[in-house]
Amino acid sequence: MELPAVTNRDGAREASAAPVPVPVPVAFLGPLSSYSHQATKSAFSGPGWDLTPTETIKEVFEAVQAGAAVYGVVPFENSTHGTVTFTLDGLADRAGRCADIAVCAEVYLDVHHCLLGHRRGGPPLSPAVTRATPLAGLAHIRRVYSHPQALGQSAAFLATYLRGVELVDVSSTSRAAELTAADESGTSAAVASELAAEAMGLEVLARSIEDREDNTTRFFVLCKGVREGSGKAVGEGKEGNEGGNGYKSLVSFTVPHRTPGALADVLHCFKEAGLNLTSINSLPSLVQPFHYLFFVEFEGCRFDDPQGRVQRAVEDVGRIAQRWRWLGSWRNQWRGKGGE
Ligand SMILES: O=C(O)C(=O)C[C@]1(C(=O)O)C=C[C@@H](O)C=C1
Repeated sequence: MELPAVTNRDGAREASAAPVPVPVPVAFLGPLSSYSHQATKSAFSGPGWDLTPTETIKEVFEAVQAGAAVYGVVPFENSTHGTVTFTLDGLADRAGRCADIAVCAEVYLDVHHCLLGHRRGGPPLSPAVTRATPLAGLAHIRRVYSHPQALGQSAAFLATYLRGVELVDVSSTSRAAELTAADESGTSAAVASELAAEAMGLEVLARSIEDREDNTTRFFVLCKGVREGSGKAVGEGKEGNEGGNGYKSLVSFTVPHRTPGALADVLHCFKEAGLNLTSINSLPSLVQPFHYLFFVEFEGCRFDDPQGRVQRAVEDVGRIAQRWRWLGSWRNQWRGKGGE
């Protein structure tokens, strides 16, 4: 993972001859052993990083904006269940509290969920009708905790083996494991990782319960106030830009609601500049009901743009959109089958 070089020496002791480097704070959705924690460890390995859990995705944005963390890691989208709306909400910044946040890197993580809990008598159910079958009886389970994304990614297993059981949304999968461990009745379960089972002392009641084997979550690394240069710092001196495909960029914008073709006109700016789009999302703008804020991600880098294609596209977007915001350029890390 290539990240802007940051060395924080603010805390160097006055008495020492050489400054003592202080670990760089990195915020992520906790508690420990969440998938966000795993993604953070893969991007920020080795010494020099102070990995700090938060209770919510919103707090990751706030920590980076306030300077309490230099980087923040947030889940952006899952290959099975789609966009993580809490993160889109942070990027939309409709309350105007995180105006300096930009994306400076991405991380992909293979996500394989387990059902965690306590074993109690009874053989596992049969026959096998989903990809995964329980390793133990589940008749005693009354409640399943998890992050809504993880519940959505495991929908077939839950509908088959835990039909009618209460599904409770919580802030993360590791929080779900914590709540399950705290329930002394032993009738709660969590959809979480095997790492969380080890961390919380829970048993694995079923493995690989995600609907699809290729279940993958993409995380964004957030930084503050380095939008002009973040893309350059991230990619500098490394492999080439591969005609722009080596990078991705993100912008958000609103268009005049009553102008026919206004959204198509903005999208046309990217086509005209020869920039391939990689994702489109929208959220209510919260300016007026049923007006939208759009997010467009495309292949290209604002800071390594020898043919000026990105520059041309964003200038054109600026002319057509009501308002727009640059949200960063970063190196493309997707290594999917056949590059697709
Ligand atoms: O709950 C966690 O463990 C998280 O890190 C959040 C999250 C998400 O929001 O998508 C991350 C990866 C998985 O897709 C499921 C949950």
